Amino acid sequence: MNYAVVIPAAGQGKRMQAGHNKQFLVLEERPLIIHTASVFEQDPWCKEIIVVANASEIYDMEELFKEWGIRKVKQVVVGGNERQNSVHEGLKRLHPEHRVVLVHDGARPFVEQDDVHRLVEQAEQTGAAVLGTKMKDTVKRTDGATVLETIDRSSLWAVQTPQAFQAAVVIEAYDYAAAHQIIGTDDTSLVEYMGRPVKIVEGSYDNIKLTTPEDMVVARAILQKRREGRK
Ligand SMILES: Nc1ccn([C@@H]2O[C@H](COP(=O)(O)OP(=O)(O)OP(=O)(O)O)[C@@H](O)[C@H]2O)c(=O)n1
Ligand SMILES: C[C@](O)(CO)[C@H](O)COP(=O)(O)O
Repeated sequence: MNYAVVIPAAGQGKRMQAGHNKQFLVLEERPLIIHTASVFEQDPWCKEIIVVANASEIYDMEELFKEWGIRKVKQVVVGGNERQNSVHEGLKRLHPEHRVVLVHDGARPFVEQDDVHRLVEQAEQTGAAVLGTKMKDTVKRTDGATVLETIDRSSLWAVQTPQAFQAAVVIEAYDYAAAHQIIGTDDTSLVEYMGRPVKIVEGSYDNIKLTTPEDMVVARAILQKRREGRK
């Protein structure tokens, strides 16, 4: 079971308020992007890592990968204005030998190999799959001031990345979305738009996306928990 992974890391990190791309924020002496890329460097199923970066950060990213021994990064490509554009640029560089491809946010350093493998096996069988967790909070639709509707959360999941695909499925979906100006906030939504099935695979609540400053506090707690060998 082999796959390639596209890691979009070409954002600005505005919500993190760090004044620079959060991918370079240091967590326990390692930059965030290195934490994330290391997961795939250490996974024998992963055959290639394609990182998508801001044009001005390509050199710095490449230097980091050399410094930290991330040898599976074969290409660091220039991203676009939106996450979807960046992912598409990465997919365009995918070698046709890869039958399965994952898309994984550079901002999610805590995904675990067992979950990745369960996701890959599902995607290889059914075409598309995404990691997620069941909602813990009640979800309400509002107009920004007043609640309009409380949504039954029994069928709601918070989906994460990696999102995994048979390569042809996700490339078709991204090409179609680009041709028809369809914008999604994740990758499987574009596959859903094509009417194809997407399987949900239960992951971990630890697989957070580092987005706002509070997430760095949680991230340090997760690292400490892992250092102490606690699940
Ligand atoms: N044009 C973009 C926007 C986002 N991303 C990447 O997509 C992932 C998820 O995006 P998000 O967490 O929103 O990161 P940012 O866009 O950097 O954050 P913000 O919206 O706060 O600026 C991140 O790894 C980010 O680097 C990207 O490659 N290209
Ligand atoms: C792809 C994603 O991580 C799934 O939860 C999320 O949609 C990314 O959102 P962002 O605003 O681009 O970080």
